[in-house]
Amino acid sequence: MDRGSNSIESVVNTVVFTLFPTIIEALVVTAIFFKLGTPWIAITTLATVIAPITSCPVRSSSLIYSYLPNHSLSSPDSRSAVDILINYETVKMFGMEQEEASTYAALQKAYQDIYIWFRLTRNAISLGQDAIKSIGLGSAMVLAAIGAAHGNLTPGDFVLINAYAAQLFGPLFSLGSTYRTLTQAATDLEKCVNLLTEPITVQDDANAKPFEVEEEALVEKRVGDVRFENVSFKYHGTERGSSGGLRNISFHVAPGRMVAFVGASGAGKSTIIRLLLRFYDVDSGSVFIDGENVRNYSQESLRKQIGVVAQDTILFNRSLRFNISYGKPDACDAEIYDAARSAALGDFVDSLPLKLDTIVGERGVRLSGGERQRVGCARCLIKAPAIVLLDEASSSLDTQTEREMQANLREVCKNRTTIVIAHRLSTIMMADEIIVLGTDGAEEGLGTVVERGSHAELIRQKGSYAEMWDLQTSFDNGELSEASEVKDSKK
Ligand SMILES: Nc1ncnc2c1ncn2[C@@H]1O[C@H](COP(=O)(O)OP(=O)(O)OP(=O)(O)O)[C@@H](O)[C@H]1O
Repeated sequence: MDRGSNSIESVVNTVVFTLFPTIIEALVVTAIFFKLGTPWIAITTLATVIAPITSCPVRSSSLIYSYLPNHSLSSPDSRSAVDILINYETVKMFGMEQEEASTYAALQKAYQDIYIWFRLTRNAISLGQDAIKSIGLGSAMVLAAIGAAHGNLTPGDFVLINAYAAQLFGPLFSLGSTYRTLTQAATDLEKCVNLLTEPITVQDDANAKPFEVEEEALVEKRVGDVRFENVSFKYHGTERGSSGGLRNISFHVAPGRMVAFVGASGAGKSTIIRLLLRFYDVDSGSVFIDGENVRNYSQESLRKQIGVVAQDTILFNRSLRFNISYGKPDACDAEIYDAARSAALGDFVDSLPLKLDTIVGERGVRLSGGERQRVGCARCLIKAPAIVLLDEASSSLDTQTEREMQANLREVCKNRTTIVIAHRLSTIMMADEIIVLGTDGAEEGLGTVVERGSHAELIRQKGSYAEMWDLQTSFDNGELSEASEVKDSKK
C-alpha cells in the first residue's frame, strides 16, 4: 500500500509541479515573444520545447525495454539466485554446482547485454534531445541578437528573451527523468489497483463476532467444541485445475477431546485443518465451533484461538526467543523457557552459547528438521489456544524425543480440543476417535471417511486401519530384529 500511495504522490507531483508548469510556461513565453514582434523566436522556442516533450516517452526506460524481446526491467537473476541459495543442500546433493553456476552466468550475461543496449540507446536519445535543446536555444539567441543589431529589438528585449529562455529550458532538462518517474508510477499504480480489485475468497461477515475464550471455561472444558456436518469442498481455480478436496465429512470433537485423522497421502487430512482455520469456505455442509458456524466468527479472532503445529515449520531469520514468542509477543523469558521445555527443546536451548538469542537462519536452516518442529510446537504451546491442530507435528523426531514431546503435549493439551494428523499410528493410539480418510470409491479423488472408531475398535474391525497398523508394527519389529541380528553378527 505504501508503494501505491507513493505512486499516486509521484504522478501528482510530476503532473502538477513539472509537466503542467513547463507547458504553461512555454505557452506564456511564446505569447510574449509574439507580442514583442519576434514570431521566429516564438516558433523556435515552441519547437524546441515540444521536441523534448514528445521524445520523453521514447527516452523513458520502460518504453525502450518494451521494444526488446524477452527482457524485463529488473535484474533477471535475483530470483534464481535466491532459489539456488535456499536450495543449496539439494544443489550439492545432486552435484549440480557447475550447472547452476552456468545457468546463473548465462542469466547474468543476458542481463548485462540488455543493460548495455539500454544504456547506449538511452544515451543516444539523450544526446539527440540535448542537441535539439541547444540548437533551439542557440537559434533563439542568434535571432534575438540579429533583431537587436538591426534595431528591431532593444538590448533590454535581448536580455529578456535570454532570461525567459534560460528559465524555460531549466525544467526541460529534467523532464526526461520526470517522465520516467511518471510511467514507473503509473505502472506501480496499475499493479496496486489490480491487487486491490483481486476478489477476496474468504471474507468476514458484516456482523462477524469475535471468538473469545475465557481461561476458566477452557479449564472446565466448556469451550472448543468442533463439529463438521456433511462438509464437501473442492479446490477451485488453481493452475492445475480443480483437484482434491473432501466429500461429505461429518465428525464431532467435544471440548478437551482428541480426534485423529489418518489415511492415504492426498486423502484430504490437511484440508480439514485449512477449513477449520477458514483458509477456504466449504462448498456445502457446515463447520461449527461451540455451536456457531465459523462463518459467523471474525477470521482473526478464530485463528487467535487455534494453534497449529505443522509438518514443515518455517521460521523467521530471527532469534529463538522471537520465533517461540511469536505465538505470544509479550511473553516473558520464563514463559518462553517453559514452552521450550514442554516442546522437549529445553536441553537444546541450554546447550547453545547464546541460548534464546541464537539466530535460527533463513527459514530456520541452522536448526535440524526436528528442532524446527519443536520450535513450532513451543510457539503453539505459548499461545495457549483453545483448539490445537497437530499436522504431522512430530514426524521429524526420533522415537525417544517424539515420546517425550507427545507426553508433554498430552499434558499441555489435556483441557484443549485437539485434532491430530499422523502417519505414525503409535502416536495417535490414545485418541478418543480415529477417523480413516481415503479416496476409495469417491468421485474425482475427493477424500471421504472410510472407517472410524477407537484404536481397539478399528483393530477389531480388521479393515484398512488394522492393515496399516500390522504393516507398521511388523516393519518396526522387523527393523528391530534386523538391527539386533546385524549387531550380533558384529560381536
Ligand atoms: N491449494 C490447492 N489447490 C489444489 N489442490 C490442492 C491444494 N491443496 C491440496 N490440494 C489437493 O487436495 C488433495 C488433498 O490435499 P491434502 O493436503 O489435504 O492431503 P493430505 O491427506 O493432508 O496429504 P498428506 O498426507 O500427503 O499431507 C490432494 O490431492 C492435493 O493435491
